[in-house]
Amino acid sequence: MTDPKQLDRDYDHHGDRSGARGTTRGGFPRFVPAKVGPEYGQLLEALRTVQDLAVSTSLPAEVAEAAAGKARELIELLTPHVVAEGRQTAGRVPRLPGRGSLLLMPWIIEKIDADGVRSRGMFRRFHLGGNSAAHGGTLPLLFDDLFGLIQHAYGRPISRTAYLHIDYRKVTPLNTELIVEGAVDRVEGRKTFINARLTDLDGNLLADCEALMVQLLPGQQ
Ligand SMILES: CCCCCCCC(=O)SCCNC(=O)CCNC(=O)[C@H](O)C(C)(C)COP(=O)(O)OP(=O)(O)OC[C@H]1O[C@@H](n2cnc3c(N)ncnc32)[C@H](O)[C@@H]1OP(=O)(O)O
Repeated sequence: MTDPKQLDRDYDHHGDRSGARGTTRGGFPRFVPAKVGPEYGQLLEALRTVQDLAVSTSLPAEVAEAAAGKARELIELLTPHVVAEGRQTAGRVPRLPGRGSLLLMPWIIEKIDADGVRSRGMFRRFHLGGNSAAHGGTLPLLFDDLFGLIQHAYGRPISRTAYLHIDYRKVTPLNTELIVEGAVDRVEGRKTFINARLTDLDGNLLADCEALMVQLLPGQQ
């Protein structure tokens, strides 16, 4: 990917904040791909399965108690390794589902260039809304993250989503391979308009989305 600083001369100044001690020079963290072995992907998949189970089980008290103990052990193991934003592994492994971030949908990027971005994956039990369908609130996350990638691959400077409009056309199923694909529609000054579609493998349209991303001014966070 292009160095974001080449696309945006104010890159180092979008995090500047005025505080009691004056202005803090921040800037967006620069995301460099993280080098990890297969064990990180295995950990992530295990954690995703735990998430699926956490929302799909009815536990007897002794199982809940044992699980809480194991969860506390895991917290103890991981806590000493917390790092600053931009240095964590999550979100910096493009080949992994959700780029290695549990927050993001466990989807894999298939294509990313100035013409657009396509990604493929499934909503899982963790994403259940009701009656076997994905929760409506999970779709904006899928689209919004895609839009961040689209505008970056298109060569736009650091921007944030000003609005995101989704039309839910058909119920989005769980555990079914789906495709999301989008591209820049047009650029007007600081404004980038982006469109995307979520379809199943037969091409049935499940949802489409239009968003406006606005280029940040120096000092805007
Ligand atoms: C690594 C980089 C981050 C990746 C981001 C990933 C995507 C994200 O999820 S970002 C998180 C969610 N978004 C946010 O938190 C954004 C919060 N909002 C903001 O910060 C501001 O409202 C921001 C920056 C979008 C725009 O504010 P500001 O710079 O004051 O814009 P402003 O000057 O009013 O408007 C600029 C233009 O955009 C238009 N505009 C702004 N907001 C909207 C809106 N909601 N609807 C329609 N038009 C809008 C204005 O009308 C104006 O148009 P024109 O130039 O034609 O007159």
